[in-house]
Amino acid sequence: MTAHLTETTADRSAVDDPVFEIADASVTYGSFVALRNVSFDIPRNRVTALIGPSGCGKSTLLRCLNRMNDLIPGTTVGGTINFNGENMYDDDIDAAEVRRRIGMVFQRPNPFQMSIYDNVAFGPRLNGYKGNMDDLVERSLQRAGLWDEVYKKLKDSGTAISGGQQQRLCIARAIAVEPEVLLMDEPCSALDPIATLKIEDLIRELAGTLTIVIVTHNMQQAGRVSDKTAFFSVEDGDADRRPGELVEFADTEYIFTKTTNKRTEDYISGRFG
Ligand SMILES: Nc1ncnc2c1ncn2[C@@H]1O[C@H](COP(=O)(O)OP(=O)(O)OP(=O)(O)O)[C@@H](O)[C@H]1O
Repeated sequence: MTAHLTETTADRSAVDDPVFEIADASVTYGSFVALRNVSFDIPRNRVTALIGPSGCGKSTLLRCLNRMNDLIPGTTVGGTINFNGENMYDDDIDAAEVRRRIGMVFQRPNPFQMSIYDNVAFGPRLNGYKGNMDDLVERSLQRAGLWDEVYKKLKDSGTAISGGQQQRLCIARAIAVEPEVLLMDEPCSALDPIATLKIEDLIRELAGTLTIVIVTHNMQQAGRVSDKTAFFSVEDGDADRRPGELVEFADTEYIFTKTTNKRTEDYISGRFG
């Protein structure tokens, strides 16, 4: 029997070297179940895209991965989320330390009201970095593809550059503390197409040394940048208080060109969402 005939959904979603193992994760905000029974693994040093219609819980899941939901009162996270094989919600895990190892970049660029240099040096200083700060700032800006554009004005404000540059500065700030994972919540939604392509190139360059999980509404973007894709939707039911669920997780190429799941197909082809 040939391999493709024996292939199962489990094979397609298998991940060799997971950095996160998500098992039966559910999230409630007060009494509202936002996400129910989500299980899949996120591969190390690859790009994983979270896609799906508005309100299906993509950002909610992303915030579970660095325990940001802890900061939202009334939020409960159930199930298990292992980070490097350890349950990151265990009592003895320090959430602040988790957030240091797992950086985040938001929808709107949010540089601090300080110089470009200080934006990048901020995290390392906070962590008591003992190495050469100038080198670290330069290296981080180089990795974020911004050095050539800002090296002559490192003392200028981080808010006095274009939106796309600000977003790359936020990426430089996030990677300056050498996180293992970078979570990105629609990082290009406030940017023009050229700035968007620069961030996409950067995502591809960073993958390989960093695990990236990106929430995006842009199907082409998910197709261009990610290795794996998780498609979420809302369960059938009444109105808009329905729990989000994982519909399918597989290689991005499979999701976009070969899926036989009708819900995934309808969403990808624009028939829904
Ligand atoms: N802090 C909160 N308190 C209460 N409900 C929330 C909170 N954050 C999100 N929700 C609800 O949880 C559900 C999932 O929201 P979430 O933002 O995770 O979805 P999403 O798929 O990222 O949506 P979008 O694509 O529009 O950003 C939605 O119904 C939303 O209204």
